[in-house]
Amino acid sequence: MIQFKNVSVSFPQKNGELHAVNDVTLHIGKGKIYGLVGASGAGKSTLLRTINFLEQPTSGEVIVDGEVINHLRGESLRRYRQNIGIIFQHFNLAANKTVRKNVEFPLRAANVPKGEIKGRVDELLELVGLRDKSEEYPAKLSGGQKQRVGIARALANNANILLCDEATSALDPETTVSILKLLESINQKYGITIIMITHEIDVVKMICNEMAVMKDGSVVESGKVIDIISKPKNEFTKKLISNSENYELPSEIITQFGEKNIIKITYLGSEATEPILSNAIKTNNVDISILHGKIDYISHVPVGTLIVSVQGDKRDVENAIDYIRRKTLRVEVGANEF
Ligand SMILES: Nc1ncnc2c1ncn2[C@@H]1O[C@H](COP(=O)(O)OP(=O)(O)OP(=O)(O)O)[C@@H](O)[C@H]1O
Repeated sequence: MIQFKNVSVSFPQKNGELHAVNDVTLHIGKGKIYGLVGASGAGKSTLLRTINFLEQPTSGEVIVDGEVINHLRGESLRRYRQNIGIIFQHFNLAANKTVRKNVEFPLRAANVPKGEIKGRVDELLELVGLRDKSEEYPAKLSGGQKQRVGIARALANNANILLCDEATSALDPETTVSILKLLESINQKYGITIIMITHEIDVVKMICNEMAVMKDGSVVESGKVIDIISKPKNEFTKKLISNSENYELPSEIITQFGEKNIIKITYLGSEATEPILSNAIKTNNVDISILHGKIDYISHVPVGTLIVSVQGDKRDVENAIDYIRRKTLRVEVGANEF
């Protein structure tokens, strides 16, 4: 378990201090895949780096498996850091070393006996699907393969926490999915806690169980991914999510149906069996036209989005929308709102 207790990190500036992380309190359970999202400069990397002590909290405590790590120094800090792997957006591989030598590096640094190194590297390369690339140099590898080397290297010393700093941001969508699947399988196989910084909400939807949203150094919302994505409470979170979805309807459609008559419905897949729309039509004397629909999988749970127009007398439309709101996760009214 990783606990941040009132953690702040400030950097001295010419005229005062920059509060990169501001009084953050969070719990990240063992074995979770945890997403940290937010705009650029929100403090995500700085917070992440307090876990492996690359950044020192100005105040507050970081507690990992019951141990306050703020005070670790020398040998105990070195040993603690071996439990934590990190992967980066641009992979940070040594260009003049083969794949095997890159993965060997942390094992040598940890004084693993020579006789054990080859077997361990082979095992790691097998895990990430790169057994046949061991003698290649990074320049010959694709982005996805480079990140696989990064993952093997990060896990070399049996890390039980893996920090991922925008690890898929430099990859195309297909490669992103393959790296996320690899991370998920590693999480399930070894129970490693994974913390992912990302600006891509889709990444969080795909593999994270829990998430925190950061803004200006503070956590504005945290909890289960399914709860936050389907029903965000904070205005900034709402904006972040709606920016990641593209529901812009053609202007002629908005004019035809009327901006305020167009609503976005978010519902759990399990609610799809109820005849909600047909009941709303029957009991309120309205017409409903479907303008857009899709199913997303959030932490493997199907969540539907429907954009519909509700037509009828003002009062009937309001009643129909109220009925749909009671029966689904969330209703947003007005095409310009989503
Ligand atoms: N070593 C440092 N010295 C001074 N300022 C820093 C340092 N590291 C980070 N900052 C500042 O702290 C703030 C938070 O940076 P941080 O990198 O943690 O944000 P982020 O959310 O990870 O953003 P990004 O996604 O752009 O990396 C930024 O204003 C950044 O310029």
